[in-house]
Amino acid sequence: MLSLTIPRVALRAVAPSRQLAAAAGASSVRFASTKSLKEAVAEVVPEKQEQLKKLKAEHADAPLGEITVSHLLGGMRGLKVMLWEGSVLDSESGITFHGKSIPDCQKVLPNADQIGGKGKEILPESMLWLLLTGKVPTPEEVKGLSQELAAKGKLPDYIEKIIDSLPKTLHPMTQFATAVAALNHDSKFAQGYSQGLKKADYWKPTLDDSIDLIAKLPAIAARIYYNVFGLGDGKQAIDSSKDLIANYSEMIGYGDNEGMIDYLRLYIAIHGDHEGGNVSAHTAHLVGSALSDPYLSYSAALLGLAGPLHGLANQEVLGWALAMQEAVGGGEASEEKIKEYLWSTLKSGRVVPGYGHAVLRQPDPRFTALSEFCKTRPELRDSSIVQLVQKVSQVAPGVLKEHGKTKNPFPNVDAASGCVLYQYGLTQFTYYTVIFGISRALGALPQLVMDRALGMPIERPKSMSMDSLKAFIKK
Ligand SMILES: CC(=O)SCCNC(=O)CCNC(=O)[C@H](O)C(C)(C)COP(=O)(O)OP(=O)(O)OC[C@H]1O[C@@H](n2cnc3c(N)ncnc32)[C@H](O)[C@@H]1OP(=O)(O)O
Ligand SMILES: O=C([O-])CC(=O)C(=O)O
Repeated sequence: MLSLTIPRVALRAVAPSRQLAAAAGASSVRFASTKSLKEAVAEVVPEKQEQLKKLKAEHADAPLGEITVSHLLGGMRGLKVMLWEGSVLDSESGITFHGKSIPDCQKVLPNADQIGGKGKEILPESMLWLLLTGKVPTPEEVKGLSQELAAKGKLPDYIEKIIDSLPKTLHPMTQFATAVAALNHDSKFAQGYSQGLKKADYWKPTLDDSIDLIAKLPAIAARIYYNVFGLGDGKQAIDSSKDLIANYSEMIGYGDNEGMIDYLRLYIAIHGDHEGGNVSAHTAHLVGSALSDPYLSYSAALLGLAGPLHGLANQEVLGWALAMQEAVGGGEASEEKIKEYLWSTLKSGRVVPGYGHAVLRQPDPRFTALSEFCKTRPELRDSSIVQLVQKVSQVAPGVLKEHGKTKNPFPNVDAASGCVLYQYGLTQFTYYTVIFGISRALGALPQLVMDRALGMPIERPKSMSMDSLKAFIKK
């Protein structure tokens, strides 16, 4: 059990008994956290195991659809072939995290104001708790988790040396994946496995490794930022009174920028999970199914995230939007000029980055949430690049519909995420996907814990050659 000190200002949203304690006169109040994350997960695991047992016993043979040759040739779109507990993506309404939409999460998940910091957006710690347990944490539980992450956030010397030895010209995502993989040097899961750990206990060191990795991602990302761009102070110091992203912001030189800190919290919370089939999450699950430890599994996920059709699209969008700004002007650009620019991209055979989606058929609610954030801050409302990105989001769907190829002509999350970073002065857009990479761990690693708790098998679908397909169809 953790013991916390939370300033009085943070007590608005906590339980009445705690408000009473504050009213009793102390300028700060100490109370025990109701639960640690590990305790909360331990409560959920038997419930999930029971649910799986029932599912197998009652519905093992229920059909989930038909598989056709177009599924095999079309990237398996729409096939229901993975178990994923944290979130479900609906093609019309978008993502829900354990049944909660982004606006629901913004209402119920604790923010920095509620744990003694400053900020109104969802804390990534709160999202992590929800994704791992399916429960909304109390502010005290989030504060306890924040402190646990701060305590585990410092990098070992050997990781710092590995990062420092990489060429500055190596893409930040390659550096990120390298450092994350190398942390498996200290994996509790790998060590436990080699010492004969029982299968029923696999999830426990998987959870330990996952928390340790999530705690260290900001410092790895900040060290890469410092080495490649010379920004931040290069120390990656951690203040245990601050939340994960307040510390990360400090490390990359934004410690006194309230707008940027809260934007990063929202960004990292809502990019955390997008059900299981996307390239990064699926990769973590697949690699993890071979019982590779969380560091190796997540390193592989980062390499998938680094592809331009997936996470790297946020880097692509910004480069593309800046070139458009130069050609047609910023927020004042006419609709006609924007249309012409979109057509020139399409006619050159390129995709419009930030548009389209493998599942979504409506604007991405994450795009909407980030756009709403922009409306709340004058520095973003008045930004030429933010205004241009918003204008493009109104014009592009019509052009893409007329072009007639993409099944979804609407903006996805990557359309909006980079322009805000740019406006806040983080102009090094080859770094943008690294920030996405801090986030995706919040969803991919909880599923790995669940995979181990549920004893999920090694993933091994059947592949077919064209000849064997032909023979199979003939039969
Ligand atoms: C966090 C994320 O990962 S969100 C996605 C980020 N990626 C991007 O923004 C990159 C741009 N978008 C795309 O390339 C695609 O829309 C993807 C990769 C996201 C989804 O791909 P798919 O599911 O195959 O899309 P869809 O079924 O609509 O594709 C049909 C055709 O439309 C094209 N198309 C899809 N999106 C676009 C686009 N934004 N611009 C131009 N053409 C497009 C496809 O390239 C494909 O063309 P083809 O038949 O010549 O191969
Ligand atoms: O769901 C997908 O395929 C891509 C995506 O938006 C994500 O992973 O966040």
